[in-house]
Amino acid sequence: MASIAEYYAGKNVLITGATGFMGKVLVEKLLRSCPEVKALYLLVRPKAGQSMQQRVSDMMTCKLFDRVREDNPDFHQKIIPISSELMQPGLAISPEDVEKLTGCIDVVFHCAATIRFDEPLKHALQLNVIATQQLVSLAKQMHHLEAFIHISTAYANCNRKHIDEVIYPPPVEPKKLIESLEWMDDGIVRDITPRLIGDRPNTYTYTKALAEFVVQQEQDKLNIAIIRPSIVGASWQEPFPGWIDNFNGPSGVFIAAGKGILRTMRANNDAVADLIPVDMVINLTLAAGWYTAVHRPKSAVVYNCTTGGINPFHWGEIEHHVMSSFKRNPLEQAFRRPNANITSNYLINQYWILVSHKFPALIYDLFLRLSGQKPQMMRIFNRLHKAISLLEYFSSQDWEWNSENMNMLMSQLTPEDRKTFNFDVRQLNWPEYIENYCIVYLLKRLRNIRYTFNTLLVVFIWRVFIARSQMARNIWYFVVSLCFKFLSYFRASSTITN
Ligand SMILES: CCCCC/C=C\C/C=C\CCCCCCCC(=O)SCCNC(=O)CCNC(=O)[C@H](O)C(C)(C)COP(=O)(O)OP(=O)(O)OC[C@H]1O[C@@H](n2cnc3c(N)ncnc32)[C@H](O)[C@@H]1OP(=O)(O)O
Ligand SMILES: NC(=O)C1=CN([C@@H]2O[C@H](COP(=O)(O)OP(=O)(O)OC[C@H]3O[C@@H](n4cnc5c(N)ncnc54)[C@H](OP(=O)(O)O)[C@@H]3O)[C@@H](O)[C@H]2O)C=CC1
Repeated sequence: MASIAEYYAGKNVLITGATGFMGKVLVEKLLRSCPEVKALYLLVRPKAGQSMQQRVSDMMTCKLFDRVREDNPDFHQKIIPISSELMQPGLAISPEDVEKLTGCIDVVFHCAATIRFDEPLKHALQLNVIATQQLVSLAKQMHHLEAFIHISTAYANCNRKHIDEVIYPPPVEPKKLIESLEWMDDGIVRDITPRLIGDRPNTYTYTKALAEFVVQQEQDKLNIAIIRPSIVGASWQEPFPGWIDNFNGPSGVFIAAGKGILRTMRANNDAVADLIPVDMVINLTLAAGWYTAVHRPKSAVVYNCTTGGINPFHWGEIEHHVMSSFKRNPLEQAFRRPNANITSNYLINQYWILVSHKFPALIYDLFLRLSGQKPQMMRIFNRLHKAISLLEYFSSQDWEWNSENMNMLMSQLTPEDRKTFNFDVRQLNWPEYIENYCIVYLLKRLRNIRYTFNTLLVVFIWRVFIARSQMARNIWYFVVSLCFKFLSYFRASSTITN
């Protein structure tokens, strides 16, 4: 049987959400570990005044792609951006592109979604459900399609305590919901959203559950796998430890705690923090693509991609390791000394919010006002409280996921593939992982931004100064010639001693 890299050799792969956090890691890993892949077709939309080509070119210059660039400087030739706005009918793909895609695609990875917890229902439905439906329709027209891999979330069924690797009946028939929301204005939809989502915490988990059902309905016609990662965090090992590019989920919380802004949060010390590194999720996703295409299971296979059942780590331990990392390696320009604590008690949390968040913010803003500056701390805290109130649902309880399919998939890999596409979560050393998460990336990125900015500022000021002042020019030439003389002397003396 072909290894994973052998399988992807010569294949054309379609990816949605390639500009997102997980999509980028997927593109990078495919290019690096399956170098014979024929082409990656990325469905991308223009955004923020940038064309889709520009966005993809920018993405490929980022540090994440350093290792691929080293191995194959021409890797960009394998990347084919296709203009697509997933919120539009037909995904806004041109007829020529549809023809191209239906004629050549072998594997589809559907990563695109809105992951915001506060997304209005209509928007979340349009992107997470209707766009998925449209992509499935496109996939059904593909002549050589071997596997359709849909990225869902382990929390799609977070209204259950025990979650098996099955697709549960949807909270509502997606078609009926789509039809009814069509005629309702946004105000009415907003009013009925809490009733519709019922015991789920947000429109994100609700629409992701509906999307799974939509995908499952096509399981007779397509070879489908559904990947359900839990809380996706920074990379564990690849392409280097600690890579992350956003403040979603716990990352924003970690940085706010490191900056001394966040001092309290409602979370259960003893609840499992089901974090999973992004590189492990992507390794499993690529392995699932291979398995689906090679074995063609009769019905959709669901992979709960979680850590809690195999290598559990708890929110209390996360708090301990995050704080100890930041105490040993403090972030620059912190608001206060980092000292965050989690508690499951609502009243205690409210007390600390008042004493440790609101009161210092008030004092700081008063100081800013008195010194003629714009107050900002209260605004920052209000945003933080909004973000945290949306996350607390996930940090205050735990779930039990069955992950037999993840183990089954691992057992199907060759020893070599098990190393190259490692998703064995037993190997995770949590303290080491958290250290890299907090320090290696977050700290380095902040420092790099500051150093780059400061260096550019100094160079800029100096250039302006030199251009305008004869004295500055004289000083500059004097310093340069002194350095030159020193270097010549140093070289001469080292030649003599050798
Ligand atoms: C030290 C003690 C640590 C103990 C740890 C305890 C608990 C951990 C906490 C959380 C774990 C739960 C995570 C559950 C994840 C479930 C897994 C999933 O299935 S999927 C994906 C998860 N999706 C998300 O995480 C999206 C969540 N974000 C949002 O919905 C929105 O960003 C928002 C929070 C509603 C804010 O929206 P708003 O329009 O107000 O603004 P922006 O999005 O533009 O962001 C504004 C500002 O806030 C920063 N931000 C964003 N997210 C967070 C966050 N999680 N924590 C803190 N700050 C956050 C964002 O970067 C912006 O900052 P800036 O203005 O400086 O750019
Ligand atoms: N991050 C996490 O913790 C977890 C994520 N997941 C799932 O993983 C998948 C990827 O998540 P993640 O990478 O974190 O999400 P991101 O928000 O980082 O990326 C979302 C991607 O979807 C694209 N997209 C959004 N709207 C549109 C649109 N209208 N048209 C075209 N493309 C669009 C974005 O493109 P653009 O750059 O143009 O906005 C981006 O590439 C999602 O399905 C999510 O549900 C599951 C569990 C946890």
